[in-house]
Amino acid sequence: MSSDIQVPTAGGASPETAALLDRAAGYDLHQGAMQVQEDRPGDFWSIECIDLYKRFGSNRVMNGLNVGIPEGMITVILGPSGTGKSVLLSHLIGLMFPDQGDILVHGHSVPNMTMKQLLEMRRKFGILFQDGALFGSMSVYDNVAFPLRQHTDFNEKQIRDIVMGRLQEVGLTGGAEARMPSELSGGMKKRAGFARALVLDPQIVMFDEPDSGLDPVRTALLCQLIEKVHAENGGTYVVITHDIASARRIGEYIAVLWKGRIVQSGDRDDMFDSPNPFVRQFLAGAPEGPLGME
Ligand SMILES: Nc1ncnc2c1ncn2[C@@H]1O[C@H](COP(=O)(O)OP(=O)(O)OP(=O)(O)O)[C@@H](O)[C@H]1O
Repeated sequence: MSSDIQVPTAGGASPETAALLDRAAGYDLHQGAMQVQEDRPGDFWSIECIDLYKRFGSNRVMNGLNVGIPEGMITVILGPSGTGKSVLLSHLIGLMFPDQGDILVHGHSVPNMTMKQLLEMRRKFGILFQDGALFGSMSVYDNVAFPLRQHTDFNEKQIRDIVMGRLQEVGLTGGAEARMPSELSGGMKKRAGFARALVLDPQIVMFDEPDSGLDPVRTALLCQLIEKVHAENGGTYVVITHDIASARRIGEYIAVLWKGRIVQSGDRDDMFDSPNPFVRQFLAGAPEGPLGME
C-alpha cells in the first residue's frame, strides 16, 4: 500500500513526542487509519486526510493529498502562498467537502456526516482565524462569551469565570475585556480570538496563519503563548502558516504542502534535515530549487 506519508521517527523529539512518534512507527497512514477506526478511536491520528482531491473549475487545489495530524501535538502545516492551506483547513472542519477522498476526525468520516453530526463534530474544534474574526459590534468580553451563551446553559457568573480565566491566560485583562475590537492592535485581536477559540474546551484547536500581519517579535510572542496554552491544556493543535520561523519554534510535527499534495511530513528535526529538494528549499527560504515564482 503506498502513501505520501512519511512514517515519523522519534529522534530528537521531546520524550512525550518521541513516545507518540514511536507508536506511529511501523505502519503508514492507511494502516493507521484502519486501526484507528476499528479499535483505537483517536489513539494516534486525531485527523486523517486520505487521497483528497478538490478543484475549483480548472484550478486543481488538492491532488491526492494524504496527511495525518497526530493527537496531542502541535502540528504545523506549511506551504507557499496560494497552495491551498486555507482550503485544507476548511475541509478539516467540514466547511468544504472534497471531490474525492475522505477526512476522518477521531476516526469518523466528515464528508459522510449528517448536518447534525457535523455540527456536533465542529464542537470539538476551536478556531483562530487570521484576524481573530471578532464581532465588531461586541466588546472583547462579549466576543469571548459568545460561544458559551450560544452553546451552553451556563449562567452569567459561570460565563464570567470562564471568560476572565481565558482572557487572563492570553494576557488580556486589566480593562482590555471592555474594549471594542476596533480599539485593539492586531496582536490583541489574535489573542482575543484565541481566548474565544478556547472557551468551549476544544479537543482540537486550529490556527489559520496566526502570524499574518504581525511583526517578528509579536509573532514570536504569539508562538510562545500558543506553546504555553498547549502545555497547560493539552489537545491537538494545527497551525497553518507559511512562516518558517513559527514552524521551527512551535511545530512538533510538520507537514509541507505543495501543488496539492503533502511533500513530506514528520517530526521537526527530520523535516529540517530533509533530503527532499523542495522541502530543503522551502525550509531554508532559498531562491534556488524547484520552487519558482509561479
Ligand atoms: N471558495 C473558493 N472558490 C474558488 N477558488 C477558491 C476558493 N477558495 C480557495 N480557492 C482557490 O484555491 C487556491 C488555494 O487558496 P488558499 O486560500 O487555500 O491558499 P493558501 O495556501 O491558504 O494561501 P495564503 O498562504 O496566501 O493564504 C487559490 O488558488 C484560491 O484562489
